[in-house]
Amino acid sequence: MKYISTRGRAPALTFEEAMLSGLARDGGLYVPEEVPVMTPGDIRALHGLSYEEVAFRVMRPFVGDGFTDEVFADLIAKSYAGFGHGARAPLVQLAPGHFLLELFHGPTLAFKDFAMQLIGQLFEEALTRRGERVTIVGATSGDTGSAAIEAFRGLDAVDVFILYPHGRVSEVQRRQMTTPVEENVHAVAMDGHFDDCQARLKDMFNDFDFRDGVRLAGVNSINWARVLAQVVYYFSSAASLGAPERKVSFTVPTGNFGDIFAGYIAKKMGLPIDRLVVATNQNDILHRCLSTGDYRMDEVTPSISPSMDIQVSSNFERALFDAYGRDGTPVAQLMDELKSGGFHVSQGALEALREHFTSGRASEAETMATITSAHATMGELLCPHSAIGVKVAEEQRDPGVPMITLATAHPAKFPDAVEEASGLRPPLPERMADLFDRPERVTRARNDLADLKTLIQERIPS
Ligand SMILES: Cc1ncc(COP(=O)(O)O)c(C=O)c1O
Ligand SMILES: N[C@@H](CCOP(=O)(O)O)C(=O)O
Repeated sequence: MKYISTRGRAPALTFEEAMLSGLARDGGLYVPEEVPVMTPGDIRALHGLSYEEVAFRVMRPFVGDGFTDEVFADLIAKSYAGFGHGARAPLVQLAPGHFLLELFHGPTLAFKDFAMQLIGQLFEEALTRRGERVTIVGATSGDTGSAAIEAFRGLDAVDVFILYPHGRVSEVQRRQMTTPVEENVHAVAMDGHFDDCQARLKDMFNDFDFRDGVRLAGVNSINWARVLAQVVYYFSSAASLGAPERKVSFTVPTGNFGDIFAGYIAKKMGLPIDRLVVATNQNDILHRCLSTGDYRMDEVTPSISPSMDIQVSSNFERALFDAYGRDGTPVAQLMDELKSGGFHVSQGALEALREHFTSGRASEAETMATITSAHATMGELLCPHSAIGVKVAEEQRDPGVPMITLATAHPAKFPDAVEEASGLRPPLPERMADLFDRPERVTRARNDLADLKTLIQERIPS
């Protein structure tokens, strides 16, 4: 299995090479050259298996020879052993035909743990075997950062730098990033918003002297391995509702388009998915684009769902690559146009996208109202991101097809909004009950590439 760049001008890599590289050297994102298919029989055979067994069967064909079956199964087992729920990703019924997939039982209470815990294991195994060390730099609007820190803290072969937008993450998210004591962890509070953090990260990847000098690696969803690990819960949840005999739809609270793109890959692999619904907050560039074809940047407006306050939605590039017939040339052209504010998707490509994706948005008031009503009528305490999903799903679901909404974070990560809407302040789980008593360690930085590069170079072993 080889991986190719969405811009068509970087060498094809193996799974392990693509995982350790992050962004392709032409600025594109790696995607599999071909997506392996699971037959209806393969999907039926998932019924009754543990999450770990489903994960092995779904991901194995993508991974190649770098990891033996035995090692890969062992790494999967270690990745999910620390989750706070036996099912790992339990499915809860909200209403007839509407289900919530709870993806927040991992160590940092967000869906990112599903991929990040596995990536931590895969990196450690690969780097130890190769005798290499890397510098991971991540950009976060709150959840990726804490999940990456949790997965890589204390590892000898890795330094992990997380750039987050100063003042724009929740206090729980910030403390999850600033309280770990391990010396290989570096939380950096940057001026600007998430898109600035992500842009500086991409600048670092495109500066080959720096990239090669520090042996830069990335664990945002620009890294294919992140997307792959997120494909698994689409299969586990759909199989538990009767796939392949029964179709299902998914609604996904969306920002960087990584999670919903994983659903699209599941569909390409043969999972009978009817619709993939992109649910956005007021920063609704994806909803506007899928409605009109125009991907046009706007000011980022801070919201009560800060993890989705995003305008440059990285993984949309992967969807565009398929929509343009897997031709890197138009994709590279659109990404160039984006630097000056936006681009227009051709009619053919828009139709190709709409074959799989629909979209909706929730305002701040609608999000709050959904938290209130889900708690009052269904007994489910939702985080604001998950509430956006539930609201859009309720508007768009077709009574004949079960809808699964992804609950992407635990309500305790966003206690202020949840308390205001429901009257209940969700407590943190016991193991992090002292989070607010732990000392914080953080570096403030300007939104300046040279400053950030210097900071990183000074901190890593020479
Ligand atoms: C809680 C939460 N929900 C939803 C999203 C959006 O997911 P994606 O960026 O994969 O679209 C994020 C951030 O990625 C998040 O942290
Ligand atoms: N919402 C994310 C933004 C980064 O997304 P990623 O999936 O590309 O890592 C976050 O919480 O940081």
